[in-house]
Amino acid sequence: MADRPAPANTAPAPAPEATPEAIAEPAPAPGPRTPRVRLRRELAVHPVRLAAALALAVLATAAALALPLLVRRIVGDFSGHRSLAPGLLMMAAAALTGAAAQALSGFQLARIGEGMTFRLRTALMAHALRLPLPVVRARGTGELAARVTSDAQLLGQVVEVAMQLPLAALSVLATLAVMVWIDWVLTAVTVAALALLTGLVLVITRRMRANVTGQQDAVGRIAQRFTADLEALTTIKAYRAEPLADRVLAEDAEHLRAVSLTGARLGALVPAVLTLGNQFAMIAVIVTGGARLAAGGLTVAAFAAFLLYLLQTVPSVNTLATGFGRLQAGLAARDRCNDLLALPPEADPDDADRTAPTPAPDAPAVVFRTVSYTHTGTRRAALSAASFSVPRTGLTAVVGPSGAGKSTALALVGRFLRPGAGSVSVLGHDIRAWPLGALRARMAYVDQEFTLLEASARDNLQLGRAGAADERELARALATVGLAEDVQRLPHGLDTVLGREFDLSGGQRQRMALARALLADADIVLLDEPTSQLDGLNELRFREIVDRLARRRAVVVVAHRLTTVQHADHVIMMDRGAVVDAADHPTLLARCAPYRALVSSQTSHR
Ligand SMILES: Nc1ncnc2c1ncn2[C@@H]1O[C@H](COP(=O)(O)OP(=O)(O)OP(=O)(O)O)[C@@H](O)[C@H]1O
Repeated sequence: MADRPAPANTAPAPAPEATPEAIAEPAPAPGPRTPRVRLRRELAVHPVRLAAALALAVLATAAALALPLLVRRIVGDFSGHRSLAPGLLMMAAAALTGAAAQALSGFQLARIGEGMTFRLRTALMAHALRLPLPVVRARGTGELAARVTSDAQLLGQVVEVAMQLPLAALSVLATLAVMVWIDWVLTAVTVAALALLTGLVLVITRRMRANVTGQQDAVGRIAQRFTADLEALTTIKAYRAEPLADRVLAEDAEHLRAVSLTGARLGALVPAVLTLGNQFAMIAVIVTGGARLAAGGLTVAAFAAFLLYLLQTVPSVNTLATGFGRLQAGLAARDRCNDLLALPPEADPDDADRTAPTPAPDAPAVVFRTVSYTHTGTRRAALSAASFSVPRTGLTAVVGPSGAGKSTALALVGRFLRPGAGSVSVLGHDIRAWPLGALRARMAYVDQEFTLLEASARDNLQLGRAGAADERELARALATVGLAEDVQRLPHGLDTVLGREFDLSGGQRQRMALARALLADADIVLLDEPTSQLDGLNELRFREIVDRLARRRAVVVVAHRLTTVQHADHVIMMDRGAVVDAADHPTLLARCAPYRALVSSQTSHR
């Protein structure tokens, strides 16, 4: 280690100034929020498509309206012994035009809806990826996935409905206007029947909205639980816990079934009420019309045309009623999507406008000043007024018993968590002064799970790099961590997509993460328990890599193994959220009893 510069600061950090106390995690700063979903704005995104859809729908309605009038004309021609051909031809033309216009309009609306679902989904996913980690954990990955999939789908359908409703209303009104022209008394009877029907449907569909929210919440809960079970599948299998998992999942599914049944009950009422209302209107019109026909106040042709118009209102009235139900479902989904979009992202609101500070040349890599942090939902502080500093270069080991707060401290450096009290500085600047992206560009992070993205080995290696690495750089990094042959053996070498059928072993993943850190060329390398799955040979290799990294950078290792601690330049001893002492290994051995106890507990296990 002769070639490594002496650590800039190996003195113990200042003693805690504040009384350690549990400080709740602060609410994340209100960030630049993703705009909420607004249906009107969404509908206006493609004005030409929307206008085309509207024009086609109006054409379809007009063609449908013309049909009964043409029937009336044909009946007239028939009784007047005139040729039926012109009337029949016009009727065929109107029917075909109406059908074509209706199909095209429907497709345009579906296209607008799909566009909206796409925009919404991408916005939801992008927003979820930028949420603070504690928020994502608290919400649950499955729950968030349900919003992106199921809720976005429901909401996409709303566009179609939101357009169909005014069109159907327009069609009903236009038909009623023609009906008034034919016979106002029969129209009044029809309107009375329809008003009764509308009132009933409104009451039902209102209740449906709350029910849909309940159903979507239940879907989210199942998705969350099932995802968590799949992630823990090895444990479930190892402990034969399938029946337990089955039971809990079945309880969630039962809850969803119960909520859905309430929805089905409400949903089943709608067509029943519609049929009843239509039959009621028909009977009322036939009875009144029959009486007026007998009294000579109405002609047969006019009565036939009126009945046809009445029949024609049925699909539009049905569209209004069922569409209103679907609209309520969509609005419930919109509320759930907006609830997600309203969560503040982890970046500060002015992040994009800020320039990254220039690292202070002589400042330590990291300084904690009386930092406290309490994980959401817990009462005990994971860190209590912790103060320490990490020299600009060299290997710093953070040690301490399990639960001492080591990983929490590392997460605070990467600003995955925000301090509840105190301050964290990186390269001479408070982390709040750094734009988040610039701060993280200064760091490479290897976490406990050695997470690989579901992407090619090449992409995984290059994460965090400003530019692409060339083949030689990649090969060198892989050779350094002893992975060259393993990657060569993959079916497509560096271009093999990792994560599913072509996964790496735990140790290989760890080394892959180290190769990534080598290629990232960051100022600060954060390693959380990086040797837990390495064999003797690879642990030796790991030490060499860390030595090499530490020549020009600060390498912070949360270490359990004595081997890592012994050759570190700087050791920070933590216990129960506090920094007990910080110095090099021999100094700590000589003066820090808890450190001595930790070391001897490890040596006695060897
Ligand atoms: N996501 C979390 N939610 C709630 N509490 C947490 C969370 N992560 C850690 N904690 C708690 O915070 C305290 C510190 O945990 P931390 O993981 O920082 O300790 P550690 O020193 O890294 O432990 P280990 O060596 O066992 O990994 C512990 O009491 C732990 O239970």
